[in-house]
Amino acid sequence: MSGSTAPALSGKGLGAGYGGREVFSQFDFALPQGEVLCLVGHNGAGKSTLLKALFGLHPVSAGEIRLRGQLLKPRPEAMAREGVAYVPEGRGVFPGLVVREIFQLALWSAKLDGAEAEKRTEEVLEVLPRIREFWTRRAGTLSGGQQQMVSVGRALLSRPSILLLDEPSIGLAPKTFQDLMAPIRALQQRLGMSILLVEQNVGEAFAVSDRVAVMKSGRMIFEGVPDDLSDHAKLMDMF
Ligand SMILES: Nc1ncnc2c1ncn2[C@@H]1O[C@H](COP(=O)(O)OP(=O)(O)OP(=O)(O)O)[C@@H](O)[C@H]1O
Repeated sequence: MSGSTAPALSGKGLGAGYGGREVFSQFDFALPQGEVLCLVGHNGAGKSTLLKALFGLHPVSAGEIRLRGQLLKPRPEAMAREGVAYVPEGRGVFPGLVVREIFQLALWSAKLDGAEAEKRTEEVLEVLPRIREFWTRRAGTLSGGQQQMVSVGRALLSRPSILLLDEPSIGLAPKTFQDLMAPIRALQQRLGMSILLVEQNVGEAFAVSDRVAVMKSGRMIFEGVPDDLSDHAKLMDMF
């Protein structure tokens, strides 16, 4: 598959696991170009493993992964160069660094400096302006929501075309999660970014998603649009 109809990121016949125990096998998956796909599923369904496998942080034992239709063996540095950013579960920011330094470090590792680095920083601060309020604070002293904002902001510095977000709502009040996701959704719609959003917090997550997929015990048991699952009981049955 190639050209504009190809999914942003896809996998076919994927297998992955830990120490000989399979988490999923023969797993097919596609993140459509320019959409937000929310992947939900019970604890241990394999969502984080899938995200790590797609970014090259966890090996696949079988199957193929394609980026914009091109077959590849994902590796984190190569994926980052190709415009894919991954925000892991948990806050993942260095607690001893001030927010400004966290951004500087990310810019440095992306080999961005001078005027370009300043431009990128300004762009992100326009999307997530609240980061300015704690720009000179140590990350370890920030609230969970503030740290999550820094973590996502850092990922946006590379102007990713594909964003992999692993449970950004963890530890956040619904309103804080909405405050984080609303500007990301606006940016995604403006730039045509493709986002794979792994979430348990279905209410708020569905509100910012174009599509929904439900994963259960390593299998995709449902794919559709959020309205298909507006009936909460139906979703709970699937879980
Ligand atoms: N590092 C690891 N070593 C061994 N087993 C692991 C490891 N990480 C995950 N697992 C196991 O793999 C399975 C899938 O885990 P994964 O984290 O992908 O699920 P998940 O759907 O993201 O769950 P959650 O919603 O709780 O984050 C689980 O049974 C988990 O215990």
